[in-house]
Amino acid sequence: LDNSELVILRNGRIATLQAGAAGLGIIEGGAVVFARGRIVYVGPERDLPLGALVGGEVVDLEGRWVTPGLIDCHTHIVHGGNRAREFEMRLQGATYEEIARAGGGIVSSVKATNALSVEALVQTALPRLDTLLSEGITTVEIKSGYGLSIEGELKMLRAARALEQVRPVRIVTSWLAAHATPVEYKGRNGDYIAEVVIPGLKRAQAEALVDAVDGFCEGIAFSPAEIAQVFDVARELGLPVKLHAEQLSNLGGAKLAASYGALSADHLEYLDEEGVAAMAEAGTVAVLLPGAFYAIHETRKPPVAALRAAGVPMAIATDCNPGTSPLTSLLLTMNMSATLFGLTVEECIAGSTREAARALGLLSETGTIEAGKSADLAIWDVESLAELVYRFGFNPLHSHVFKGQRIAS
Ligand SMILES: O=C(O)CC[C@@H]1NC(=O)NC1=O
Ligand SMILES: [Fe+3]
Repeated sequence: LDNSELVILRNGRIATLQAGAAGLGIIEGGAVVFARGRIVYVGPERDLPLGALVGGEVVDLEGRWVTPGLIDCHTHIVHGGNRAREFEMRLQGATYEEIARAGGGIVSSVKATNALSVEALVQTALPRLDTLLSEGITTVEIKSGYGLSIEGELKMLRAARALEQVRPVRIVTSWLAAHATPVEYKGRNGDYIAEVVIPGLKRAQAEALVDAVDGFCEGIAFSPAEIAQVFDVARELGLPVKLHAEQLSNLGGAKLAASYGALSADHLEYLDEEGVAAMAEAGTVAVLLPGAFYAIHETRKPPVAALRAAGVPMAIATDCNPGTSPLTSLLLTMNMSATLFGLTVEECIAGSTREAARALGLLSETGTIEAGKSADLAIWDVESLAELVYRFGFNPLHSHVFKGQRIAS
């Protein structure tokens, strides 16, 4: 390593989010040193052998706060069209389920998505991705789920992979063909799973398009038994799983996910004690999605106190999708997680960094500020980190770093 490759960020207040450290693992008067995209040192500046770093580029943070780069671990940002019309229907009293059963909902986004090419899907996703990245996000998970055919689902994941080539971001993809049953398979979930979901997943794996397998376990979507068929194949392929579970009812989806050692179970408004215990036992992360809770006028809140007491890791995410959460701000998601779900400031910050990395199986790579990990950092113009959660509709990002690449705001 040549010193000229070193970047030394000094005079900062570093929230390392290191597991095991008290609170946010804060280092006052701290420094972060990185080279070739990897963190080589984080700690008190006074412990830095500055003499040994001569030749490196020194950057004075002027006392600013530094967190790990933010992570949005649950999005559907690749999709065509929008569902503003359904938004108006919900304002007039229609429920999400009524709209779905009447042929709207996910199925209506399918038509708009399948009408677009990979390149058009990339172009329509970019404004949403750029808005997320403007808040210091360095990793985004993107699901399929609006193609509902083998080619349509593969096309969505190709678009997701293409986004990583045109922006400074790590993209993780999830196969969500088990999101809804397309009209041509109405009433034939089993056939859809056998003829589209599973063969498509094998194609996605063969083309290195998929990192994890997801599903929508709900009365208007797929039963635990149907999800299990998909998860069995994910296990054969060596792919981790995650699940939209207990969003509108309790089918035992979280318990099923935990039985497969799922990375995460997401939504969880209707999660019960049995599901909490199963997740705690399996180490499955609870991903809380306040945007969907808010947008569909849900009233039942996820059992945060029970999750906290059981030691279930909690992440938060935008769930950015055209139907239930057209939300493109992880900072607003933090505020909603605190105000609507009762998370603490520390839980909101951990939930959009360390725990979000855990929900993606990426904790060895990012999500905390530690030597050896990717140099993914967010630098903030705030007096205290509580301001990241307290404000809403305000973005105090000063600049951020992705794999050692420094990006001005
Ligand atoms: O309505 C949509 O377009 C997706 C909704 C989204 N998907 C899911 O499984 N739950 C949700 O809230
Ligand atoms: Fe979702």
